[in-house]
Amino acid sequence: MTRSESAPLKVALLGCGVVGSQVARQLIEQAEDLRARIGRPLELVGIAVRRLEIERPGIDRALLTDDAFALASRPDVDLVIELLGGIEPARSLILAAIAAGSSVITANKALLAEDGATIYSAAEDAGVDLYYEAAVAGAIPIVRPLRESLVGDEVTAVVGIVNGTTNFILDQMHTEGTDFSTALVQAQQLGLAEADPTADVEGFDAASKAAILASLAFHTRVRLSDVDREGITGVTAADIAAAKERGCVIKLLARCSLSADGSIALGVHPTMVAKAHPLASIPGAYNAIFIESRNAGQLMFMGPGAGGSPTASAVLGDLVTAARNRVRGGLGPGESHYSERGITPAGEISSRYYVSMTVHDEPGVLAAVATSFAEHGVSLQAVRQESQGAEARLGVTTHLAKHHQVIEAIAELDRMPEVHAGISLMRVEGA
Ligand SMILES: NC(=O)c1ccc[n+]([C@@H]2O[C@H](COP(=O)([O-])OP(=O)(O)OC[C@H]3O[C@@H](n4cnc5c(N)ncnc54)[C@H](O)[C@@H]3O)[C@@H](O)[C@H]2O)c1
Ligand SMILES: N[C@@H](CCO)C(=O)O
Ligand code: NA
Repeated sequence: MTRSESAPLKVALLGCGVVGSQVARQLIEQAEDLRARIGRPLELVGIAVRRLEIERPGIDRALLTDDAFALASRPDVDLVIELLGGIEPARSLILAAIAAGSSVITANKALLAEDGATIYSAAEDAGVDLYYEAAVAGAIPIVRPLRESLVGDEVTAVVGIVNGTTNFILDQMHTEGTDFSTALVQAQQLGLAEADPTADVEGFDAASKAAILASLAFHTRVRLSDVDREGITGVTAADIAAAKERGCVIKLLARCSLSADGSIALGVHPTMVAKAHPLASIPGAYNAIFIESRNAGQLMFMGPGAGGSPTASAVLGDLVTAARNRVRGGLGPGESHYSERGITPAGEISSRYYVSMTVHDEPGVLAAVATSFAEHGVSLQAVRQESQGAEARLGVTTHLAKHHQVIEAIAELDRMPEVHAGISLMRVEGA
């Protein structure tokens, strides 16, 4: 064996938070197996941190540096793992690493959904790898299946629960009656939430993941700003109760599919999911993703979508893959965006809806409500009414309708004297 065949591949780690610290530990603990699987040892040569003084059990202090740029730019490094999160300085550090000839592994969905094209093309020009399995649904293999395993098929839809924090919160609200804020603190304590939990609860994190999934599934550049997004901060105890009454649970669903005109319909919304639907039973911080494709049919992926150790598993998988490419020669897949599909305008996206409102309980009201939907081309699938004295709570489930049609019908209902305030709207899946 020549020296170059046995010399270690050098690894630099940027960030030592929830995920980075687990990656560092697993790199050290699994060193022998990783060496056998790659064919050469990995040597962790540095970890960029913000504060050097913090105690980090199991991590050699000598590896720590607060100069992330110097570490990322080292020409002797082979593989750089970016686990800082956020747009800057993560983007500049990744570009510096690529310019220095390193392959990059990242979990940074925010950056990829904002400016993946810049990073992809820099990697392409430099002839290095870019891997990001941990950026979508943590430990679940979903990026590689879309990028490689299903690349010979024609994906038509990707629907899933892709944010662990919000699934945990909604699950606690449903099963324990926990209020939103208490459940959020619990999610933060479990290391599930992003540094700023707004990204989770307002749906930005799920929308970034939806953009990445849609880019891969439909071979088109899709960005966060293309995704019609709504978080879970508006989900009330009354919504949870209404869902239960209808035999549903509320989940934050990311939906990417092809519209009839070939454009991509993309949305992240709290959705009433029928209990019989497989996505309804996904508990806690778990994620699950359904894929529909022309030849394979339906596939489902389920597993831990967040947390230090599970996410580190996906990072290490990418690290081994990129390291193998270095050892054996060759590169993983680059960006595929030849399809250049358009994005369906939010108002044109079709869904089924549950609309509830309080009305006067008197003759003709139900007919007037039904007429308003009909006039806007919205067909009703089911109507429930519960009398509450002189008023009634009316719950209407629609057939597939375009968003703008439902919004226009609701605007008209809002103007009707028979309908009191309190019209609420939620998308429906499978019920
Ligand atoms: N936590 C999860 O469950 C999870 C799951 C999947 C993906 N991710 C992604 O992994 C990445 C890391 O997430 P995390 O949960 O570990 O976040 P974290 O906040 O726990 O860790 C990030 C670390 O980076 C450090 N940092 C920030 N800027 C720095 C700089 N300029 N120089 C040196 N250090 C700096 C911070 O001090 C922090 O310790 C993010 O992109 C996140 O979206 C996280
Ligand atoms: N904050 C994210 C981490 C995984 O990307 C979540 O809750 O799913
Ligand atoms: Na993943």
